Amino acid sequence: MDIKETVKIALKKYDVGDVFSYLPVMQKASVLIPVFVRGGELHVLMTLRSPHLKSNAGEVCFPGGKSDPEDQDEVDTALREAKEEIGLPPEQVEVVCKLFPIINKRGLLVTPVVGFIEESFVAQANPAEVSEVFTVPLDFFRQKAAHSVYPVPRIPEPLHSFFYSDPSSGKQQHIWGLTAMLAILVAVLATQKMPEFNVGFDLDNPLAFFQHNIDLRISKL
Ligand SMILES: Nc1ncnc2c1ncn2[C@@H]1O[C@H](COP(=O)(O)O)[C@@H](OP(=O)(O)O)[C@H]1O
Ligand SMILES: CCC(=O)SCCNC(=O)CCNC(=O)[C@H](O)C(C)(C)COP(=O)(O)O
Ligand SMILES: [Mg+2]
Repeated sequence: MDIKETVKIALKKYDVGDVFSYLPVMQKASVLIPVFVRGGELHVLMTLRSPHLKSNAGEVCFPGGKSDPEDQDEVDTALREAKEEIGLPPEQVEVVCKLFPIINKRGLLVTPVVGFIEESFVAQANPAEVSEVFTVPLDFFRQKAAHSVYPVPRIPEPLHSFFYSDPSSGKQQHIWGLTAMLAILVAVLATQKMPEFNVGFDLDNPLAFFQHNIDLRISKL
C-alpha cells in the first residue's frame, strides 16, 4: 500500500464525527491541515498571516477562519477559507478526517480538518490575509532538534515552538502555539510514531488529552 493510503487509514481512526456537538454554543472556526506526498515523504502546507490582520498578525497558521452562517459544517468552513486565503479549490482537497477541536485563547472553538492536496498545487496567497505560503516535512514536527517548549500562565497545555529554516526561501519560520500543537498531532497520528519530546497525549487515546483541555476551558466559561 502506498504512503497516502496508509496515512488515510491511520488518520480516519481519529475522526471525531459529531462527538463534540454537545458543547455549548460558542463561535466556531476551522482550519484545513493540507498534507501531500513529495519524494515519498509527507509534507504540510502552512501560511504566514498578514501583519495587517487584527488578530494573530504575522503568525504562522493553517488556512482557516471563522464559520459563516452559510457553511454547512466545519469541513465546509475549512474548505471555503482555504479557497479564500490560498486559492485552493475545494474539489482539489481529499478530506480525510475532522480531529478534536481546541478552544483557542480568543474562545473560538477551532476544528482541525485534515485533507490531502496534490503535490503540484501552487498556492495563490490572498494578500489581505496571507503574506507567505510554505511547506514543511511533517516529520519535522516529531523531532526535538528545532523544538522547545514554554509554559504560559492560564493555558493548560504547554506551548510548543519550532524554528523551521525553509530551504526553498532561505527564510526562518516560527511555528508555535495552537498551530504547532496541531502540526505535532497530525505528524503523530499520521505516522503512528510519538515525537522525540513529551506532548501530554499518547497514541492509544489522544482524545483524552484534548477532551481534558476542553473540559477545563468549558468549566471556566
Ligand atoms: N479583505 C480583507 N481585508 C482585511 N482583512 C480581512 C479581509 N477579509 C478578512 N479579513 C480579516 O481577516 C481575519 C480572518 O478572517 P477569516 O476568519 O475569514 O479567516 C478576520 O480578522 P480577525 O480574525 O482579526 O477578526 C477578518 O476580519
Ligand atoms: C495560545 C495562543 C496561541 O496558540 S497563538 C500561537 C501562534 N498562532 C497561531 O497558532 C495561530 C492561531 N490562529 C489561527 O489559526 C486562526 O486565527 C483561527 C483559525 C483561530 C481563526 O481564524 P481567523 O483567520 O479568523 O483568525
Ligand atoms: Mg483566516
